[in-house]
Amino acid sequence: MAKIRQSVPLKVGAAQVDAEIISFFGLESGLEHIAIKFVRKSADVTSPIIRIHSECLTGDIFHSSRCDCGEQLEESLSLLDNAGGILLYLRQEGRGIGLYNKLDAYALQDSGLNTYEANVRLGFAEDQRQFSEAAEMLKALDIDRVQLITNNPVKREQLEANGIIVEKTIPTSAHTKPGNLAYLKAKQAQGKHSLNLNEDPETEITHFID
Ligand SMILES: Nc1nc2c(ncn2[C@@H]2O[C@H](COP(=O)(O)OP(=O)(O)OP(=O)(O)O)[C@@H](O)[C@H]2O)c(=O)[nH]1
Ligand SMILES: [Zn+2]
Repeated sequence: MAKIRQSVPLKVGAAQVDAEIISFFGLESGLEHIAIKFVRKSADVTSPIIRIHSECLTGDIFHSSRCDCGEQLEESLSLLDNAGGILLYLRQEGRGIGLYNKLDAYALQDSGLNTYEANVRLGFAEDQRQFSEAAEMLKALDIDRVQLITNNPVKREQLEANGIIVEKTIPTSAHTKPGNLAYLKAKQAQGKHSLNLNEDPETEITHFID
């Protein structure tokens, strides 16, 4: 069972909003997952908005052309800034295969494999991630009911299988750009992500709260 190890206040983002960064004891993987809690008086405390974000150094930090992770992170942060809620930042680089292996997978994708096939060619599962630790982190934060920002049905299924009620999912926009279309199409077709790839990029970041 995970427990809170440390919680310290900080201000985040361009608007320097009040938040807390939280570390945990007892995560089985030994990975240094963290939570960022956005402190908003208006936040829904019975069913907070949660983003479970898997680390992507190339996308989150460098806004790489190959994926949409950085844009999804920014979109989630702007929603959490406004409405309150919690970001769980999971250190699951490359869907759990690590950065160097992800770069090997990119090289294979440049020779024609899609993002899932490349993982398999390297000897990994299409997706190595488990989200049971995310459920553990939520329980440590006294949360058993959430509104989840995601397009990935597996995140919802795994949270529910681990005792968290997902009241609704909030999709992110489809962040297409030159270089990531094949990746997004594979996520939609093979990963069953709920992505609307015909979306007009001009309408991004406007539809995701109802
Ligand atoms: N192995 C591998 N990992 C990738 C690739 N592109 C992005 N990733 C990783 O995929 C993870 C993000 O997964 P996604 O499938 O984009 O999205 P998701 O987190 O499942 O779903 P959402 O909640 O909708 O964002 C991050 O850990 C990225 O580092 C790739 O081509 N190969
Ligand atoms: Zn990425």
